[in-house]
Amino acid sequence: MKIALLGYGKMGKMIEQIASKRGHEIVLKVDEHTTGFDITTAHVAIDFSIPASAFKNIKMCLENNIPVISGTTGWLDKYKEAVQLCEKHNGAFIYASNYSLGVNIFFQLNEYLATMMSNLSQYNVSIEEIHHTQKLDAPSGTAITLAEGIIKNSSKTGWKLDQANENEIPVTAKRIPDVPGTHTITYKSEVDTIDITHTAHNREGFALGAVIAAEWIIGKKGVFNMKDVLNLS
Ligand SMILES: NC(=O)C1=CN([C@@H]2O[C@H](COP(=O)(O)OP(=O)(O)OC[C@H]3O[C@@H](n4cnc5c(N)ncnc54)[C@H](OP(=O)(O)O)[C@@H]3O)[C@@H](O)[C@H]2O)C=CC1
Ligand SMILES: O=C(O)C1=N[C@H](C(=O)O)C[C@H](O)C1
Repeated sequence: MKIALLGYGKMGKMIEQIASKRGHEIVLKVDEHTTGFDITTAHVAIDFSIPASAFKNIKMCLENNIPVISGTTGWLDKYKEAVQLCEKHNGAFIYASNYSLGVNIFFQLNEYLATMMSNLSQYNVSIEEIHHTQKLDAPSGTAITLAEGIIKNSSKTGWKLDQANENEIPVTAKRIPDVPGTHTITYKSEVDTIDITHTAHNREGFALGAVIAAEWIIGKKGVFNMKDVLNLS
């Protein structure tokens, strides 16, 4: 499979390694300064770039009929527009805030726990995410997906960074050098605390998931997510 990497930073380089080991060819490496490239030389594009360029990259792929896997976070105000573009061009598109198998299991666990806790008003829920200091967006895309999973299964109506109202989930974002990504959901009462944590030890899990998603999407049409790719119910 011929892959275009849109974004050739920490994730782009990790994806290159994993894709090459799986027998794929990287035909394009695009960073901020790349111009005059032809996206149609690729069978699939994988976008791990920056919030300001993700939508533009996705649009370019869909307009050129190239399936696109996006892992870039912090651009979701344009997600609906991306879905409409995909439908208009009969294309194929996946966005996931986190491509790792472990986090996708953690997403399911989070929803299950939220359902169990939904009538226990003595517990207050909160989310904490910790990432490396180069991260541009806060909170992380993964923390937002976790918050959405709780909102779907509880009486919470939204989330807020730091100071939340009674009906909202407070989300804390910490930045510490070299941390690949740690997410904790906490339910705290007067008498005890329940925590669930996912800790990424490196970026391999994210990259492997993105390559698996790219392999999976070939020949498909539509807007999908990692639940579809991993066949999680
Ligand atoms: N969904 C998931 O599983 C994961 C998502 N992420 C997300 O992926 C994104 C990238 O992360 P990471 O690799 O760590 O970040 P880096 O900062 O290491 O890399 C970003 C890359 O994007 C490039 N870039 C900047 N502008 C453009 C543009 N217009 N078109 C194409 N590329 C561009 C940068 O180029 P230059 O160096 O020239 O500036 C750089 O190569 C982030 O949004 C992060 O949150 C990260 C890990 C997992
Ligand atoms: O920027 C990162 O590094 C990461 N970003 C994603 C996010 O915002 O959730 C996924 C992972 O946690 C690493």
